[in-house]
Amino acid sequence: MFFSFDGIDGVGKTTQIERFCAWLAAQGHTVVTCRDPGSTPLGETLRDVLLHSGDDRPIGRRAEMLLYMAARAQLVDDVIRPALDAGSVVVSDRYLLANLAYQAHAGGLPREAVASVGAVATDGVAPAAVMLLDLSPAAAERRMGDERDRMERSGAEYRERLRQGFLEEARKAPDVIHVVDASPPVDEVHARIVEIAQRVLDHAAAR
Ligand SMILES: Nc1ncnc2c1ncn2[C@@H]1O[C@H](COP(=O)(O)OP(=O)(O)OP(=O)(O)O)[C@@H](O)[C@H]1O
Ligand SMILES: Cc1cn([C@H]2C[C@H](O)[C@@H](COP(=O)(O)O)O2)c(=O)[nH]c1=O
Repeated sequence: MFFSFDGIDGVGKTTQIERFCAWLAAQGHTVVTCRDPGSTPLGETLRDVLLHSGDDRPIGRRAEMLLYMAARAQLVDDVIRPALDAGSVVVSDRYLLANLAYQAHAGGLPREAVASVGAVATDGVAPAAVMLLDLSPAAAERRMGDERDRMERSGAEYRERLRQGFLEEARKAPDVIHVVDASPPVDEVHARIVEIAQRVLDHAAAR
């Protein structure tokens, strides 16, 4: 079983993933967590390039998209597929949906082209459920710290396109992408995520 969490920056993914993994472990599951980009030596190097490059190392949109994809390809081969093969539950902090929202919907690359590269990068490994945490960009920004990485410095218009892009993708795949209102207190958001996950796990067990 493979779950991923996504949403605009500052929405509360890290907080919810921690709570969710503790819940899964308490249910007796072996849990493997990872972050995209990251969780492999190559992925962490690319993460650093993507998030911390300055003006002296400009990254164009296509290159940006491909670097995220390369990190994900390595993540699938080294972490996600082996964990799924071993029977673990995998929980990823972001996955392919982020590429579609950030680099296509908000960044302006053709959505279908990004999806095609995504098919190569993921080699068909896809989450059974994506928890899309949804919050207004203004509220998410209030939750963000003062230090901003390269992606977090994108402007308000970009962030609004991003949110709308995520929601559009959710409308296209409502069985997989679950929109979770991230504005209530942490416990309430967690309870909603557990409710969705329980349904997904029960459905998988019944097959
Ligand atoms: N439901 C919530 N209500 C109020 N504050 C929250 C809630 N969820 C998380 N926070 C707070 O918002 C801040 C950002 O949360 P968190 O780091 O989990 O977000 P994130 O989406 O992982 O951010 P990023 O993608 O930038 O790493 C933290 O200070 C966290 O305590
Ligand atoms: C996977 C992926 C991520 N991004 C962006 C989203 C965030 O701004 C950063 C990752 O940081 P986080 O703290 O792990 O959320 O990268 C992206 O633009 N495209 C992607 O495919």
